[in-house]
Amino acid sequence: MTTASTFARHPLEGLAQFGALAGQSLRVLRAVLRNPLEALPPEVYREPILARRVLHRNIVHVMAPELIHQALVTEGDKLDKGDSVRRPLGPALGEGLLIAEGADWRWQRRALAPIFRPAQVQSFLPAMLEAARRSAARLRAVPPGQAVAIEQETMRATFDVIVETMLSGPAHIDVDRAAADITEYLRLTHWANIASLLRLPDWAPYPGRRRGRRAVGYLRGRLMAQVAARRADGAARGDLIDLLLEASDPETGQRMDDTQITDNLVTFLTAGHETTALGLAWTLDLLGRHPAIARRAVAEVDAVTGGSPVLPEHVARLDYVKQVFQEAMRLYPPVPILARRVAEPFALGGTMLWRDTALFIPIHAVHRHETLWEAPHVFDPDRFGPEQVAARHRHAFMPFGAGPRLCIGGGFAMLEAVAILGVLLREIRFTSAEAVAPAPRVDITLRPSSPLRMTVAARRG
Ligand code: HEM
Repeated sequence: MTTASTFARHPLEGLAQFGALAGQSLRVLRAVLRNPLEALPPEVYREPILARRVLHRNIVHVMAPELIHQALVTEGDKLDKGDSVRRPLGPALGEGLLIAEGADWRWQRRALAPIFRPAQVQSFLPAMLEAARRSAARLRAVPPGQAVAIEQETMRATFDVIVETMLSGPAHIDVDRAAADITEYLRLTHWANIASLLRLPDWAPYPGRRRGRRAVGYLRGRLMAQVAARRADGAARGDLIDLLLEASDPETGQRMDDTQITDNLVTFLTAGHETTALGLAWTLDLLGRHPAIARRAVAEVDAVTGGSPVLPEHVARLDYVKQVFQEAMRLYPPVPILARRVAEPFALGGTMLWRDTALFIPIHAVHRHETLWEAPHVFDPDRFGPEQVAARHRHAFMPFGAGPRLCIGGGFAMLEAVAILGVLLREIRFTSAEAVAPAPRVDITLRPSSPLRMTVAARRG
């Protein structure tokens, strides 16, 4: 692999170059507004690293797994999340785990780790299966022939799971309203991305800024009320709220106030349900389009359960179902682009990354990279057989990120997804109602540009 390009020289070196760069910058801005996936240059699907200058800003895309390792793991402490994460997500997630930096991030991560230990995650499995059964019951109630937007159903199911497991019980949140608000909020983040690319000052107004804040007001308000109620009743339940109430900064001994706790609850609710729901929706759509693979997955569920309902002990044996979900996340990674800012300069693959360079890992491109995958656009769950996985660089497939900021909920998400798929495939037959799969678009997460409509029929009760 060779380096595709190094940074262009200063744009004022020649008028022609300036014009070309201005044209390129405008194209990038328009694409970012329409769909950031379209703003990715085509070279990211075949080159190891790509360095460009857009709007007087150094921008680097890193695709080669060994360079990703160097950037996110070896030199990880020279990067921070920077403006391109804080600006779009800050108004919703405040100073929660996904956004916090440095010592503030470290103690929060340590404090929250216990709830994601394997044994703890395994204890959530019955609640995950129950939520899956409720989802199957809703789908069985759909009149024959009527198509459903499957991503709406998977959003309900995963929201149900996160509320049951992290908040230990109903939070009196109107799920449909919260999900619609989150969708609206994420849609408006394109303007924040532009503000970040243009390096507008924090106070500068831009379209959607106030509407975005309003969109998450309902969810934040409900969660704030939940925290206040828990402080007042004082009874411990061992859930995420308890962990957040008990957490204290080891250096200062300071505890989180209600706003910081709410920041984290919104973080876990949104990061924890939306991503898994989208992964599941794309999986069901792909299965609807690949009947032979769907039959093999259903046959595995039937063989493992022996025809009984899916029980907790069955889930770890659904190997092929797990491979199907992994392959769907390869083609449609729920978090398709990671963003970082270079805080301290370092060299990467022959390219010098100066302070303030915007660094992107386009996971979507890594997962469909010409040099990493054979027939990269083909849906083939056998790629995730044990031997194939062992033969690949671990960052060739990285839906949960890499390095210290690796998704804290990766194990939770995998267990939940396989449990939900196991139940749904056992109980429901899915058929795609659209001849062609809708194109994916990026609103922070990778969503279908139009609903993933499917018809559903009961397989068994
Ligand atoms: C298929 C489902 C999921 C996918 C694809 C996913 C993906 C990711 C990725 C790529 C990151 C790293 C972001 C970065 O480096 O900038 C991340 C971080 C995070 N995820 Fe997930 N995630 C999923 C499910 C979950 C679940 C179930 C939870 C919680 C219950 C969760 C909570 C978080 C949190 C809190 C962070 C920030 C971690 C930190 O910075 O220390 N995610 N996720």
